[in-house]
Amino acid sequence: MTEKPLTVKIPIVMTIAGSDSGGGAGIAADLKTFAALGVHGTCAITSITAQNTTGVLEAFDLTPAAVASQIEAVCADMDVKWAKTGMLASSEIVREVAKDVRKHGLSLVIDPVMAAEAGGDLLRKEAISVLIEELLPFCKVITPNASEAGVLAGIEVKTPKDAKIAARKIAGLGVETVIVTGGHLDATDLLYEAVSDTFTRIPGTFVKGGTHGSGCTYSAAMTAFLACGKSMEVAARESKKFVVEAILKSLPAGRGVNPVNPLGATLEKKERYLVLRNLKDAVLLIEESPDFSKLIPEVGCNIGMAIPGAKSYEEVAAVEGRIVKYRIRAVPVGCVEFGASKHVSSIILSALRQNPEIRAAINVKYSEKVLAACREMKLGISSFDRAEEPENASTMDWGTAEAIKKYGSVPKVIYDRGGTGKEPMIRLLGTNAIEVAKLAVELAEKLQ
Ligand SMILES: Cc1ncc(COP(=O)(O)OP(=O)(O)O)c(N)n1
Ligand SMILES: Cc1nc(C(=O)O)sc1CCOP(=O)(O)O
Repeated sequence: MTEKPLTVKIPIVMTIAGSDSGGGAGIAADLKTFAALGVHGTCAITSITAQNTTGVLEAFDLTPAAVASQIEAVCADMDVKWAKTGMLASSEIVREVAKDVRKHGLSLVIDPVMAAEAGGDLLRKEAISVLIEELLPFCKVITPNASEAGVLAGIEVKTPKDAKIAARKIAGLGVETVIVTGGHLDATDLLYEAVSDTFTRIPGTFVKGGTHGSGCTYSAAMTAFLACGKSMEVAARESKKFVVEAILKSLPAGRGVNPVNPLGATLEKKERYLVLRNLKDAVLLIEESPDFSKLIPEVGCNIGMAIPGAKSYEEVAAVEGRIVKYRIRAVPVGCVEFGASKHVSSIILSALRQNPEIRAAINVKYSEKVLAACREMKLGISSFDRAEEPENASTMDWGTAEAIKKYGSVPKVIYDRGGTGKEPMIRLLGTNAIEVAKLAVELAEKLQ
């Protein structure tokens, strides 16, 4: 008998929303968020907007039948429990969605999208009352910003106190949980749960970055976390964290408001993993070389590699405690870890500013013999002189930039002849750690 393999069931969720041709908001933001949070995202498109970072130019609404058909196709085949709505465009579409949500027993998160931040109506005025009367009573969670909360509650929302009043009023329309997002007030979200009549403040800080699609991303994250079984409060806290990351990683895509990047943090984790793997293999090459230990300076050696676009030493991985000489072998003291290097990471960050392809470096012992071997290998060589270092400069940062300036681009080798109490040093630079480790091992073999 063949047994069916055991598979982990991942939640299937749906977004019922508009398409943004600029890829920043609507279903584009929702599906990216679902993917980043590990749920399977499906969609029913309500309207196709001709939109970019400067605003909505035109919108082509689908017929209610076209929206219903998409929802039916997905729900007839897949086990969708949680769904969210975004741009619903018209009274007819709101009515159809209310019918379909009931028919398929969907737990619903409503993002009451009314207009795009950069300009353009996304819900006709007359549809607001239909949304309130026909869809809100079937909704578990609603995530208005201050101005949307004001429209739904029929009051002006200018202060956190107004937000509280509005949240209670919206809950009175039949909604179980209201989250007034604080992006336009004080960066604190207000979570109101009608069943217990409790308010929970979810604090945050204003962060720098593009916000186009932030409302969509937040409500999609809520949908994904709730579908994964998180409690309302945990889902609200995690969604806030997620949207802040997406804003911080927003992309300079156009001339207007930059779109958030819901996959930014996931892609950074992938890059960090690739760097650690590359670096581990590079360290292994060094450990296994019978010759490398001849190249270890008095202060020890380190090898580092940065993630693409790194700006701080925490984005550069290296060996904790450096690589030292033990008898005739090169031995890493600790594991490879981000933030483990001060000197080599400064060299990499300085080089990377001139050429983003250069992401790795290793420091090796200086001697005329080693330098001659570098010349024999026809490596591009440049240097700096510590005596010329300006006051208050960081030596590695300044020295690397100086050597690059002299050479006209990033050379493979940067050396300095040391200074008072400073050991002279040679650094090898390259695109990745394996490349520089191979270069270093070849250099060590040449010294035979
Ligand atoms: C198609 C579409 N749906 C929704 C929005 C609104 O997106 P939101 O996340 O509220 O953020 P802004 O775009 O208003 O910054 C949209 N623009 N397009
Ligand atoms: C002490 C020292 N100076 C170097 C130079 O290139 O001048 S490399 C080095 C050792 C590596 O240090 P870390 O672990 O901080 O990267």
